[in-house]
Amino acid sequence: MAGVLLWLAAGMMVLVALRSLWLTVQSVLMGGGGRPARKKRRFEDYLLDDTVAPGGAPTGAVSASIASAELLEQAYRFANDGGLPVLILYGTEYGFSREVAYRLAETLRTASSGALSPRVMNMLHFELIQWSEEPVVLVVCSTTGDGVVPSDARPFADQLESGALTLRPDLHYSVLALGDKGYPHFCRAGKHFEALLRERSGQQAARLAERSDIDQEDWHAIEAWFGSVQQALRVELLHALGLQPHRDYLRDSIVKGGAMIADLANDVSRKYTKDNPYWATMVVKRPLTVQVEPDDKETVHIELDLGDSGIRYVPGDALGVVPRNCPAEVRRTLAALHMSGIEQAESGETVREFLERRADLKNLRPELLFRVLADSLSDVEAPAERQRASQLWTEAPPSYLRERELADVLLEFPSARIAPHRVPQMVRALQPRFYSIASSPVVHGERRVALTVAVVRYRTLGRDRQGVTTCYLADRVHLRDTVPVFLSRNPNFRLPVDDAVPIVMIGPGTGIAPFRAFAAERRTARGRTLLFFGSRHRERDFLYRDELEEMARRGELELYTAFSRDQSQKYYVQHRMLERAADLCTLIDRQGAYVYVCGDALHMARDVDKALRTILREHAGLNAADTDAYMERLEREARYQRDVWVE
Ligand SMILES: Cc1cc2nc3c(=O)[nH]c(=O)nc-3n(C[C@H](O)[C@H](O)[C@H](O)COP(=O)(O)O)c2cc1C
Repeated sequence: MAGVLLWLAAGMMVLVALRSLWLTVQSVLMGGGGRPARKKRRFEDYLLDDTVAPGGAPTGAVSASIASAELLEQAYRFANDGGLPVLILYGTEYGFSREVAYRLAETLRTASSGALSPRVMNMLHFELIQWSEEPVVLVVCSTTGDGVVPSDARPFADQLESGALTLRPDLHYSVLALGDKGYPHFCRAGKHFEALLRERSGQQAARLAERSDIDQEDWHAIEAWFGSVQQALRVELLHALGLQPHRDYLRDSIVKGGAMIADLANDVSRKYTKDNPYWATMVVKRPLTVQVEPDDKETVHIELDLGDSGIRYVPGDALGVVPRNCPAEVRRTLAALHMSGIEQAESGETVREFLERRADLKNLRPELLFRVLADSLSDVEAPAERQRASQLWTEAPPSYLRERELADVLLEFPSARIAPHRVPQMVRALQPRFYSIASSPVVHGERRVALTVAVVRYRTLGRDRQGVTTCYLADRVHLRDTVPVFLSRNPNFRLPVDDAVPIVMIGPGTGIAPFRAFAAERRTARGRTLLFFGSRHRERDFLYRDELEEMARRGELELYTAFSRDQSQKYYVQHRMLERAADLCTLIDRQGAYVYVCGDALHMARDVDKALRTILREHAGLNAADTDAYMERLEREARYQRDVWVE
């Protein structure tokens, strides 16, 4: 008890210092996203898990595990009897938020010497929560799609938005928003949840620590937020909530989840994750484009055999591919590090293994990279290099890092001798890449999965560069080789159940991928199926031209194309849509058509959105405000669905 009190007192002092750093948090409210159907509960998500490696990063074993009675037992042990309950709610699309939530729980549990009882839960199961029993809620939530909450988090957001949930009036909360600055709506879901928690709790509610918006997997910033939460909790614990023993009602609810074991054991698609991928065999690889000029697009069609994995997908889902770095680039990096590769990195693997599998060699961490470099340079032997590293540490121009990979930076500091265990500190973690699935299990076979891959090649600083995953798939994986993959469900992107409902698909470039699958499934649909496709040149990069034209000839598809560079004036899909404005308006406004957009988020999706609004204004006689409300309603009714990404 004395230890706990000492810990509380120390925390109070730090909080005073921390408070002065708090900034005013802007409340950002999101527009409504599509409302997916409720997903089936997964047993693994009931686990208050304790499979986090002590003191280290979570192992990822949870998602990989099939639920068992043994794991269920472990779950109950996770919470400490009598500790102050802390509910860590995560909202995830690809699993990172869950990883962070587990690490947070572990940090709070070990650091609080039993005074806190952290429990981790997927937002999907929010109905199990008795809000009056939860004084502290920590939300860890990523943003997905074009700035929307993850699909599992949608039902919880719906309840909060509608005001149907009443939180404790004295709720203590904080939000960690995970995202990526490359997207236009950075961390929008986390911001939204923070605004909702504030609105739905009472006057006495308090934010424990300022929300932190995380750019990619920046563990440095994540752990700084953990620290702030930890410090704040100590004081709040003492003042607001006391140390009375709390009964953990959640354990009782979770015991009832035991019935789900059999259910989950059958859901093998969930068994494969980025940490435990399935090795699918490449069975088809063929070009979809012809390169006439050097900057012409290069796109390949790939088919993978899912073998006996049991993975079952539906059109609209995506496939995660876990890439490997290019061996030549790994060799170049090792040479620049003056290492052979057999040295031990911090992560318990050799430096070569780390560089091949886990390092994003293009995505450096400036805040640590230049610090490591400065520490590895002597003031006496290399004063100029050391000074330059220190200077970049304080202020690295964004263009400096955009143009350089790790080896390029290292080569500018030839005198640096970096300790092997510090290599992982310089780069961000290599992430899987997600590809919309371009096949239909019904038409192309349920073990086959097709991808449409735009191969990325470019030049910076006089060197040819390669996109990590696209060149891995296009150049280094050959027929009959295996590729590590996992399924990423996308319930926000689904065909209407009733095939009499017309659909309008807008998918230029590789945005065509899910629509190849949709069109295949709709061959015999009763409703109209329209596809707007665009690319630069009809003769060079009209993806899947033969099969699309054939479907159009057979009357299975209405195909509208726009080739931007085949004439002097730029001409895109949105122009083609405006030409068919009256028809599109009738389809959407009178016949209940579903509209789908897939592809580039920054330009295309924005311009298509504008075109849709113009069409509705001009042909349905709506004013600007009515048009906004109309579009929001379309989204809410899942009649306007987008699967977009930043290229
Ligand atoms: C398809 C896709 C769309 C995304 N959209 C956004 C976005 O709109 N805003 C944002 O800040 N981050 C966006 N991200 C980045 C994710 O939020 C980020 O990678 C996060 O760490 C993922 O966490 P999770 O694995 O828990 O879902 C997107 C990522 C993907 C793959």
